[in-house]
Amino acid sequence: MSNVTEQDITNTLPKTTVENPVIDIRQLKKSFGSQEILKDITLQLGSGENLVVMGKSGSGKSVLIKCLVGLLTPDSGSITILEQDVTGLQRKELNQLRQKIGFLFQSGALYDSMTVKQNIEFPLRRIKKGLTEKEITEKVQEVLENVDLVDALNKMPSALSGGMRKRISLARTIVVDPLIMLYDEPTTGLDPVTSDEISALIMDVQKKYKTSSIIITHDIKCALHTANRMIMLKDGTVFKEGKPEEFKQSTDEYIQSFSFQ
Ligand SMILES: Nc1ncnc2c1ncn2[C@@H]1O[C@H](COP(=O)(O)OP(=O)(O)OP(=O)(O)O)[C@@H](O)[C@H]1O
Repeated sequence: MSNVTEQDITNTLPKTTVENPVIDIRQLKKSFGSQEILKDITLQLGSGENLVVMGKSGSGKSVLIKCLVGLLTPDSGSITILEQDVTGLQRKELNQLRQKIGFLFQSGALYDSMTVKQNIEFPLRRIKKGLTEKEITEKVQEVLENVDLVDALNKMPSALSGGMRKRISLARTIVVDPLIMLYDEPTTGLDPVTSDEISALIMDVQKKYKTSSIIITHDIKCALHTANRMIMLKDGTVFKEGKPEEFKQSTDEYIQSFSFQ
């Protein structure tokens, strides 16, 4: 057989079936004007799984995440998160669902006028109402220990390095015990050593907090370190889905262009 691409192969195989997925996306479509960004996306996130989503710049990774959390409305298809149909939710229900989802954005987005302690307490006081001051202090201490930055408690974000800010952002996200984590380019802009530390932390969070995560990344090292399963988007569809090993061993020209080896 000549000219067989990974897509030809993938299309003839059943996609991984995930039992009781925490996220279930079916035949998702999203266009902007005449530009079809997501043409037909079907994917599931299993409980406790780290799913890495890759794809070239502009392949629609951020659009996918925005559809997931209701920031964009898909043209068609369905998105079910924790057994709730996202597209059918009212604003209040959507906000309640969002509280179970932690985001780690590329920018980190800490409040610059607040100390690390205040930054971490902020979502805790807003979402986990009814905690005592002692419980809040303990919870802040616990997450800072988990990201190995207890000493930063009273520092201002401006006094922290990029890697430290990322760790504090992660602490602030996990402090409210999210069931699902969405990581958007978690290692972008960090040096290789710090990137490795963040990848290790993503693994720690998976283990300690039993989170199910979608990790969007261009960073092959981070992808191979953190993924239980990977998905490659291309032309608005899932081009390839499989274990990290399958991506490493792929002979497909497009997959190889990402330098997995
Ligand atoms: N609100 C919008 N209105 C119009 N076009 C949009 C909108 N949001 C995204 N797009 C377009 O959709 C395409 C995919 O964008 P998206 O940000 O999802 O790519 P990406 O895969 O996340 O890229 P990167 O890796 O560079 O972050 C781009 O062509 C972008 O211009």
